[in-house]
Amino acid sequence: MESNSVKNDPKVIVALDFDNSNTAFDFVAQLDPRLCKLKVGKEMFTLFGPDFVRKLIADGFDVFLDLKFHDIPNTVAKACKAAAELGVWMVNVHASGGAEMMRAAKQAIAQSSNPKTKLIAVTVLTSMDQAQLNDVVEGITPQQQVLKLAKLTADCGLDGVVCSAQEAHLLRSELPQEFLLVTPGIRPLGADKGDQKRVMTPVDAMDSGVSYLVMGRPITQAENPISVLESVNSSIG
Ligand SMILES: O=c1ccn([C@@H]2O[C@H](COP(=O)(O)O)[C@@H](O)[C@H]2O)c(=O)[nH]1
Repeated sequence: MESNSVKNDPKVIVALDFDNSNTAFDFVAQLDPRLCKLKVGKEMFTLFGPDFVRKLIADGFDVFLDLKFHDIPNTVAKACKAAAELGVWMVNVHASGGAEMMRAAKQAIAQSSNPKTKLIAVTVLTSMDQAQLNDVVEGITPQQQVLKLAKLTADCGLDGVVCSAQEAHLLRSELPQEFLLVTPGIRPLGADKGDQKRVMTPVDAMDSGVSYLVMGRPITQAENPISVLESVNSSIG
């Protein structure tokens, strides 16, 4: 397989949130690693485990293992090392787990057999609006909380954050250019928002400076997923 540095770097990460591995493999068989990366989250990993991820990697896809680790530093570090050694392109933790946890995770990946694995941290879930954030932490807007956690993440030396595209413009002005902004909550015009609150269209998100667009249901539940993916790719150039 070509290394990351020479192959193209598709900007859409398709979230594989299926409850059946055959459905997922039928879906993936229509895709091409030059068109998109793939994201495996809690549902599919719990149902189908590391072998499912290995198969996607063997098929040539960059895989983002979206398990959002949030635990004590020792536990998260070991989980991140295991994820890196599975061969994934990217893995994540919750920034609210704190600096000690994030540094331990980074060090564990650096000492793993796959030290190039990217490590990013979730800031504020894109399903949360101001009202939901108020239930967790008072007196701060989603933007302020995202910025605070993104700065902490950058200070810990991680590669980037998961945030909404609505915060991308602000983060780009405050953080190094190479810091990755990975953004779920992407909805083409007219698409159903579902449980997402802080949403943006693919074109507006790229214009705001995001690095990667995470898209699940607008692609996976579409009548013709490939045409949606191709139209997103062509709209973002
Ligand atoms: O803040 C976050 C973090 C992760 N996600 C994940 O992204 C996808 C989004 O799927 P859609 O179907 O496009 O809504 C999903 O797997 C989430 O677990 C997120 O949405 N927000």
